[in-house]
Amino acid sequence: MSEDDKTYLSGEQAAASKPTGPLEIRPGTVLKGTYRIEAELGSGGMGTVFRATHIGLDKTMAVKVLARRAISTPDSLARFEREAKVAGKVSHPAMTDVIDFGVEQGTPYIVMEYVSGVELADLIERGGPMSPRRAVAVMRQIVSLLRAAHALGIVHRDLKPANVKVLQETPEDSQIFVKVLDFGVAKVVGDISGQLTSEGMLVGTPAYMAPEQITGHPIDGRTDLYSAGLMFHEMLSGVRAFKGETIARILHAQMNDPPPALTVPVPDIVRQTLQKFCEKRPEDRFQDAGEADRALMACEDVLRPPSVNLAANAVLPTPSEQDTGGKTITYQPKKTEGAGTSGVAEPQSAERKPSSGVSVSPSLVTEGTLIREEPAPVSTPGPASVSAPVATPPVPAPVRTPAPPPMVEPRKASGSNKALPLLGVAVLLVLVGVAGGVWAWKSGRLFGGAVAEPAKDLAPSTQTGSPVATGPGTPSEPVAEQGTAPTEPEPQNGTSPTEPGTEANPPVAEAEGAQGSEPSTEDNTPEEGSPGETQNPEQTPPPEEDQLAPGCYTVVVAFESSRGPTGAFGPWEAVSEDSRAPVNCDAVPKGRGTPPEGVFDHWPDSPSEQVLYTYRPLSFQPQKKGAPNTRRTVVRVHTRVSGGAP
Ligand SMILES: Nc1ncnc2c1ncn2[C@@H]1O[C@H](COP(=O)(O)OP(=O)(O)OP(=O)(O)O)[C@@H](O)[C@H]1O
Repeated sequence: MSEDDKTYLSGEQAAASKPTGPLEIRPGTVLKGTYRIEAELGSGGMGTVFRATHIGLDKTMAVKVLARRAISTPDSLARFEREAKVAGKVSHPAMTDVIDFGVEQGTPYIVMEYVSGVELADLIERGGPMSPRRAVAVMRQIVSLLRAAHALGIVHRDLKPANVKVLQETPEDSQIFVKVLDFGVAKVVGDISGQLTSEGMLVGTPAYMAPEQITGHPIDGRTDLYSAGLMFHEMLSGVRAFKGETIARILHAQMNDPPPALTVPVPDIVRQTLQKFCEKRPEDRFQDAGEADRALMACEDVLRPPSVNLAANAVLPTPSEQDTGGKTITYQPKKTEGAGTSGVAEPQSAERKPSSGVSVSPSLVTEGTLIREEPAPVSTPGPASVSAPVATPPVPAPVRTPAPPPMVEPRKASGSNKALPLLGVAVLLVLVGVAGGVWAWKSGRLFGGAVAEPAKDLAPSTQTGSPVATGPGTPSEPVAEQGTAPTEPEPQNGTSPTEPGTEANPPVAEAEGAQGSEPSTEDNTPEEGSPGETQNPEQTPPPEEDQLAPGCYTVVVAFESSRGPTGAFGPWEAVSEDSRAPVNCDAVPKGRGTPPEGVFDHWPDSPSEQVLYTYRPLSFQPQKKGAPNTRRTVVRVHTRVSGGAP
């Protein structure tokens, strides 16, 4: 890491050169009688990090010993302690846990979870640009953590690729897991109200500092979103957005220049999302991590392989949009109050993606809940052919596997061909004697068995569609293979083009036409055990118990909805939650249009837990003039827990 990558501390205190305080920390030093320092991992602008062993637990940890310049007054020491405690409360799979805090002979230190892996900075340096899908997967984890931390009032203030460790990655684009380092550390050396401390100290890393951070204006969560945006840029482009020979040049560019245009091809929505992260004025950026996460989810939907593409966060398209297939998800420009010439729009609408070449069932679009590129499996008759719940990345949710298609014909034919000569022989044998006749009868039964066999082979494994995956974005694929159902336009009166129970008509979570009638989850539940139903998400066998240990996991929601009325939903609310899975409903964001496909942090009782939410639109604006506007549709939301270890 070059020097200008280091956290920068300006002011008189920065002149202090010794990285640590009076206590000389070196391998062999034991802190608090508990932590034995093993080896230096590296040092940065704010101190030195050591690998250490918790003697009692015989567990490897990391100890960051703060530089004297970072903690220079009794007041800043107290603040350091306070912030370290708050940081210790952030529980998130992407958080590097803060375990302890101490001051030994005037030298403050923080004990953290030891994170092995490779720094994102190194990964980019070595591997160049990351695929948009992979970059979005990383961003989603970071932004999800920011959401949790900002909710506790903690701003990182020094987000950069060197502070993100990639724990594990696989060739699968979305199988990448990260942890963010230094949460709660950067903040403690600064003043709560801003970057300029009472000692006139500026904290941050120039290449990733937001303009308001540079100018000493108040900072908040949007400051972190700016830095995250520059990381996003770096992941996509392979190079740092703001470079310069001097810190002054970098800071000047941060204040005045937009990040260089991406030279790698990315979908428009990714470009627009990136731009929104990197707006110079905080009021032009995403206003909070939740909003940023929703935009990233929309990116993820576009980037998902065609087989599982969906736009779970799509805001209900207007009727005219419903008729125009084959467009990329776009943002509608929306000016923030007081915003100048942002030019960056909010994620307002989603249209169908052309590249997949798979059309979207308008009926699904009109529900404003789940836009899938795969219609319900046509081979599954009856009400149970309701749309499979498709996982919202980064973790797959249950995917209902379609019923085995009647594909045994070819083998049957082949079996018959074989049977003909054998039958001839059998006839001969019958002529020869009773014993031959008996043998021929047995052979006939054998042929029957041979025909039956392929059906077993071809039956899709509902087990392998197990919704629990090990992390972001491992969508279960099987759904896509089946979808060839006609995508007939939704009639304007909101009725289904085909009758319930027919192939192309998924079972209706219907939209009681009854005015004001209260929808219930039951109403929308396909009949269990109905013919053709291959896998109800609630019947999905639990994953192997050893796949996940109890703890904090990310809960990813996949919507399952059925045909509803055509029109626009007003605000919706979460009206119930599964009693088995107590999740704070307040945590569920409220909004208009499509219910959130959000990722909720959740502490499941068991790895195999499933959570069920029910969403109810509070109002409904029918397309057809004069139609009752009290029609409601229930959307069922299935979640599966997944994610990293606690
Ligand atoms: N919790 C941790 N587990 C494992 N390694 C860590 C941990 N925290 C920091 N490190 C490693 O220790 C080294 C020093 O980290 P530190 O944060 O002090 O410096 P930096 O990130 O290089 O610079 P700066 O903090 O000034 O930006 C880095 O290589 C970092 O990856």
